Amino acid sequence: MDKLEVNVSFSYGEKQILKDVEFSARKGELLAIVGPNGAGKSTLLKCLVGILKPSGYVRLNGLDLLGLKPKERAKYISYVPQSSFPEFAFTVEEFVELGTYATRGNVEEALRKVGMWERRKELVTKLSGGEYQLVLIARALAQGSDVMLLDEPTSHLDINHALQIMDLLKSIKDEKILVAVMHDLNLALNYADRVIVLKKGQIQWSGKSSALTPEVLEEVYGIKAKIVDVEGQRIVVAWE
Ligand SMILES: Nc1ncnc2c1ncn2[C@@H]1O[C@H](COP(=O)(O)OP(=O)(O)OP(=O)(O)O)[C@@H](O)[C@H]1O
Repeated sequence: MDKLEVNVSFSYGEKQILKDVEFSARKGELLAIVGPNGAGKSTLLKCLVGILKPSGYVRLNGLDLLGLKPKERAKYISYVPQSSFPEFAFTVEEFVELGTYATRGNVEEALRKVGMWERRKELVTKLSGGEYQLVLIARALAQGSDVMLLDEPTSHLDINHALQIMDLLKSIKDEKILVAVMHDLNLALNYADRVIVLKKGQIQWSGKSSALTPEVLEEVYGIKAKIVDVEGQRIVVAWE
C-alpha cells in the first residue's frame, strides 16, 4: 500500500490543537513536518498512529486506519516517539522484539540497519540517548509496516549519526511512507522531498523542499532568514 491520506482535527478539551490538517503522503518520498514549538507536530503524529483520537480520517489506500483495533493498526503503521529514557531493563534485542509483529529475522535486519546489532545483548537502560534513539528506530523498522512516523528522529544524535539516520530513511523511502517531524531545517531541506510547515495547528505552507523560501521561514518562525547554496546543499542561515 503506497498512499496515506489524512484530514484531522483535534482538541484537548476546549483547546483546539489541530484544525483541518489535510495532506497526503506516498512511498518514494520523505515528508517532513516542521514548525515552531507547540505548533502541534507531535500531536499530529499521535493522531495518525491512533494514540489520540482525532476527528476526520487517516486512510491507507482507502483503508480507514482510525477504525482499526490498535493491534491491527500496528500492521500498517509504526511510530518512533520522541526519545525518552527507557523504563525497563530489556536487552536491545528484546526491546526490538517487543515491537508488534517483529520476527526474529526482521529484528536482526533492523538492528543491523541502525548499526546496533553488535550491541544487541546490552541493556537499553545503559545506552546513551542517541544509541537508544537508534534502537527505537530499529523497533519501528522491525514492525515491517507500510507507514512509518518519526518524531524528531535525530534530536539526540550527533551529526554523524544524524546523517546516518537520514541516509537510512532515504534508503527505505521507496518501501515505506515516511513522515518525520523535524526541527533541523537543514536536514529537512536536504533530505525531505516535501515539507509541511505547521503553525498553530494549521498547515501554513506545503510543497517541495526545494521550493521552501526564506520568506516562509521568516513568517512562521518570526526570524530573519536566508537560504544559501553550499556545493548543492541548501543551508538556512537565521538570526533574530
Ligand atoms: N496532554 C496535553 N493536554 C493539553 N494540552 C496539550 C497536551 N499535550 C500537548 N498539549 C498542547 O498542544 C500543543 C501542541 O503540542 P505539540 O507537542 O503537538 O507541539 P509540537 O509542535 O510537537 O511542539 P515541540 O516542537 O515543542 O515538540 C501545545 O500548545 C501543548 O501545550
